[in-house]
Amino acid sequence: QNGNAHSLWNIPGPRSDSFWLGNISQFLSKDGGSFHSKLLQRYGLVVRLHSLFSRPMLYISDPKALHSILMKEVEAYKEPDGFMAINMLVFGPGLVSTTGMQHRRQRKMLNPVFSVNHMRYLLPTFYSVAHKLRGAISQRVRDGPQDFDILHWMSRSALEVVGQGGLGHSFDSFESDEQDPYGEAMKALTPALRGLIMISPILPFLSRIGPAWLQRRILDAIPHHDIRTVKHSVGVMFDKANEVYSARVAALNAGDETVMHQVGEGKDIMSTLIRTNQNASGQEKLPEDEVISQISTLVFGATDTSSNTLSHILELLAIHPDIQSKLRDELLTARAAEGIPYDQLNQLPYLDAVVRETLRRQVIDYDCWYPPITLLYRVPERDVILPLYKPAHGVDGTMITELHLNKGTEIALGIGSINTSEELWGEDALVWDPQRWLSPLPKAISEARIPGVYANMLTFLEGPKACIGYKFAEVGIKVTLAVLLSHFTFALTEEKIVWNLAVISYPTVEPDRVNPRLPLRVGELTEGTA
Ligand code: HEM
Repeated sequence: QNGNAHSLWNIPGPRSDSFWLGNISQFLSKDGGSFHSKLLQRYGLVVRLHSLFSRPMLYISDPKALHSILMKEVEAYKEPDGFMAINMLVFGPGLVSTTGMQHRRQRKMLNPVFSVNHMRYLLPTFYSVAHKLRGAISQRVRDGPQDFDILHWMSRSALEVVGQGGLGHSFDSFESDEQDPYGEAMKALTPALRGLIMISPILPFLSRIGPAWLQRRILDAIPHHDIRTVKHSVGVMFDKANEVYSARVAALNAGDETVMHQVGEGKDIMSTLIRTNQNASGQEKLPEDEVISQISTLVFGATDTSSNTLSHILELLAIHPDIQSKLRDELLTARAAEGIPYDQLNQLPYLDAVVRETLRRQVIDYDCWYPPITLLYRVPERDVILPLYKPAHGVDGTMITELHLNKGTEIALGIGSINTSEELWGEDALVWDPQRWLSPLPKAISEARIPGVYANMLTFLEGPKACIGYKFAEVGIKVTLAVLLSHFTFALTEEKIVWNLAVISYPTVEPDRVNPRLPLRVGELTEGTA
């Protein structure tokens, strides 16, 4: 046995489910949340899984090891080739598809437009979209509480927020009952990417075969519904990205007067990026295709993540009416729906606690958890030594303090596990309890130095590839909650909601496990219901 096989096989983990698929179908299953949860409870922060052909794979939630992978030794690891090939195919050469110098250059150009200062600047845009949404819902519940698919409205509003704030483009006036075709294409992408992941190992080879038309022909020949859906969505996204880019460039070239009459008045992320890029010199300047690719990248990054999280918060508030009233009281007292300043909104303690707690752990029953993005991987590009914070018990009885991994070992990042580990968060780690954020967190959290750009959790990842839009997400979620809870009440319906593990976790209603939906009973807030 070589060093890698020895050290990984010495880590405890579940038996392989099948020689060909290892544990992969359990790990990626729509119900995989309970499998992930059991891994944490049974084996702790370091687990050995079986990948395809029963190769050993590491599932890691140890804070020191994750810090090493995402920060300290980040240059030694890459994202899997298949994953990057999918990103390139779907989004073009934007942030999620590039690495190294090219990625650093893009990040440098984009970081300032995601700063707190820029979020302050965008705050009125967030409020204006939330009030449009409020108007649309008000109209529909005028005659009494109604059951409707809250996810549908959250995804329309998330798209409109990133449209106006990110692209200077309005997608939706919230008048019709239907979402526009672009929003539909985006929403169809997440469940369909599951199919593409299954063929992701062949994609890097495909991208080396001949010209683009030949690659498309080969993809066309694969008779898979998900692949056709992805192709359709990519076509719609590509056309829209080019349209938005041309409109922004034309407005900027026409001068300030024209820009002031555009959606977002030129404050949006794309207009700022295009302006900065036009003024950039030499090596700093991004080629046009890299600028255009940020459009689909941003929209995809911003929509399902935020809308699924918001829907989930509303669902949890419907399950816990006492928490809903307490949060509403805070929002009404602060007049938060009326457009309060950024710092005041951000410092509302209970609002912050509810948002943090849901981003830490999205839970429906005590057996499953689904952070918005759970399935991310890394592969060492050379042999590496991975230090552990908590020594693991080897199968042979020895204590393991560091792992020796060979180049090419598959590593799954335990985002949900580190966010819900009882060793770190305490005995009630699995409980959704916003109250925990109102007193100091357990000492184990600060001692372990959990990597993560947000609130000691890995939900938005850490390091050069961490979520660039986490403040955008936070403000968007808080403004929407401030406006909606100040005007409406939310309750459960009789339908059974089930969350599905996927690239971005999504809710469905039993027995359908395909079409994302989250029904809630929404009523207008009156004195009696407040
Ligand atoms: C609750 C909401 C959100 C969650 C949980 C979330 C989570 C994440 C995670 C885990 C990553 C790393 C993905 C990877 O390594 O492949 C990521 C990357 C990214 N996110 Fe978010 N995100 C959210 C909202 C947003 C928003 C609102 C935007 C934009 C306005 C955004 C834009 C991006 C972009 C562009 C990247 C790629 C960054 C890079 O590779 O440099 N995200 N996000």
